[in-house]
Amino acid sequence: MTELQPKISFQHVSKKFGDGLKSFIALNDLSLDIADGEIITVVGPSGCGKSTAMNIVAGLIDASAGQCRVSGNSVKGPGPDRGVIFQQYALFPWLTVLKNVEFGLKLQGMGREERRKRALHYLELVGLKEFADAYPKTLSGGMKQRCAIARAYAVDPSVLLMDEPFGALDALTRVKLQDQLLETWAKDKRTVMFITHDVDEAVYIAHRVVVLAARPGRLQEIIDVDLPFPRNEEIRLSREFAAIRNRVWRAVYDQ
Ligand SMILES: Nc1ncnc2c1ncn2[C@@H]1O[C@H](COP(=O)(O)OP(=O)(O)OP(=O)(O)O)[C@@H](O)[C@H]1O
Repeated sequence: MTELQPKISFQHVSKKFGDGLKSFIALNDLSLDIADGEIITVVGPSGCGKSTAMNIVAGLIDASAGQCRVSGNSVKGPGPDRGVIFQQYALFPWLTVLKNVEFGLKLQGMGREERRKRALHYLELVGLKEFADAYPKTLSGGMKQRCAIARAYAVDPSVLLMDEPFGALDALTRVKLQDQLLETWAKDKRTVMFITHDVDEAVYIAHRVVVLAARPGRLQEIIDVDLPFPRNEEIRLSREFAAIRNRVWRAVYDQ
């Protein structure tokens, strides 16, 4: 039987910052395969290399050793196949919501009409169509993050890399955006790598939770989230959910 090619593959990936006595191993020998269409959440104590691992997939930094592949190709730098969403919304304050979403499409050379249509489609998807002409400073934190998500979706990446995207938001907005992410995923089945400090969030949205350990950053455990999709409040409050959450909690905090 032929094995399916993973969408994202870390093969013995290490990252060292600095040289000599001042060098620091942020990530040590990480091997991990993420399947096409899989949602992986990454948790672990501060400094365990979560962002480092994601930045390597994003092509924002190079691995010091080992290899990271996306769709079978060795990562050489950023590319439109990978959409990155950070905790800080990183919107251009001088552009309207619509123009922010259109920005990446313009870079790709897409014509005016088409990019407007596409941007409006994704703004509708995240419930921001009515705010197309608003400027970021007039939006709430949740709305800004929805705009950043629409902007990432609009360029149609096959991989979404999300680094604590909902970390700065209140609990209710957070839960709503988790549901929205899952609703969108149900339609397009993109591969998602999602970093969070929130164990409930990690379990709720994931197929598997990857737990990293610190000093040096390394793989601690991978926990399957054997809960059905679509996920909902009933699942969130279930005994099965609590059992998985407790397992993840222990893997993170018993290190
Ligand atoms: N550019 C850099 N130069 C030197 N050290 C770095 C650099 N980037 C990250 N590090 C160090 O590497 C380690 C891993 O950092 P990383 O940001 O990946 O951790 P993290 O798990 O995402 O942490 P947090 O949960 O606090 O965001 C940390 O100790 C950090 O200080």
